[in-house]
Amino acid sequence: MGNALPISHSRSYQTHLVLPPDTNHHGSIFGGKVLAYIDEIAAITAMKHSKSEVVTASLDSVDFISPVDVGDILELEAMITSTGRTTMEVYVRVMSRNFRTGEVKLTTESFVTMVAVDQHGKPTPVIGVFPETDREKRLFETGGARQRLRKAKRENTKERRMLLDNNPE
Ligand SMILES: CC(=O)SCCNC(=O)CCNC(=O)[C@H](O)C(C)(C)COP(=O)(O)OP(=O)(O)OC[C@H]1O[C@@H](n2cnc3c(N)ncnc32)[C@H](O)[C@@H]1OP(=O)(O)O
Repeated sequence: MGNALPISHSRSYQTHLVLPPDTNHHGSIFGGKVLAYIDEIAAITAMKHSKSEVVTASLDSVDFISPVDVGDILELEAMITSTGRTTMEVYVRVMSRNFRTGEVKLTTESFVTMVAVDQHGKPTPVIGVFPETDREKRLFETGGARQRLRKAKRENTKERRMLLDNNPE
């Protein structure tokens, strides 16, 4: 659809201070809170790129690599790394920063699939993206393989659902 936009056009950043209500009894952030931030920044990035409403279709598996403690600073970065007809794959990276020591750690990263929708909630075509930096190029070039994996997983899920629906207990 039309001319592509550079990935940098919609790249987004968010910074959050981790407060006590965001944390569990160990004093580290709830995984669900991090997921909510990921979903929000992915949606903002996709809206900026597509200039339309978007919905979340899926999140690839998320591993929480290191805990984030109360008082830490959470830094998120998001960019569109590839597009389909109506989908945008958004790469989100979450880092945590200890402001006292200056230590910065990778917390998690995820690929979120956002779908552009029209006023009736129907998927609508999106413009493509093109990479400029080496990092963007690596993410862009590997987008097709991730798309294929997602498709295979969806087929597998469909088959499992049919199997379960046809064999009720
Ligand atoms: C339930 C919730 O509240 S979750 C949070 C908010 N999210 C939502 O509300 C979304 C709910 N889901 C939906 O509205 C629909 O399932 C949609 C819009 C995501 C997809 O609608 P469908 O009728 O399946 O549309 P369609 O089959 O045309 O697929 C549209 C695109 O989404 C892609 N897609 C559909 N499901 C998924 C999925 N689970 N993961 C990744 N991509 C998907 C398709 O491959 C297609 O991509 P393309 O256009 O780039 O080739």
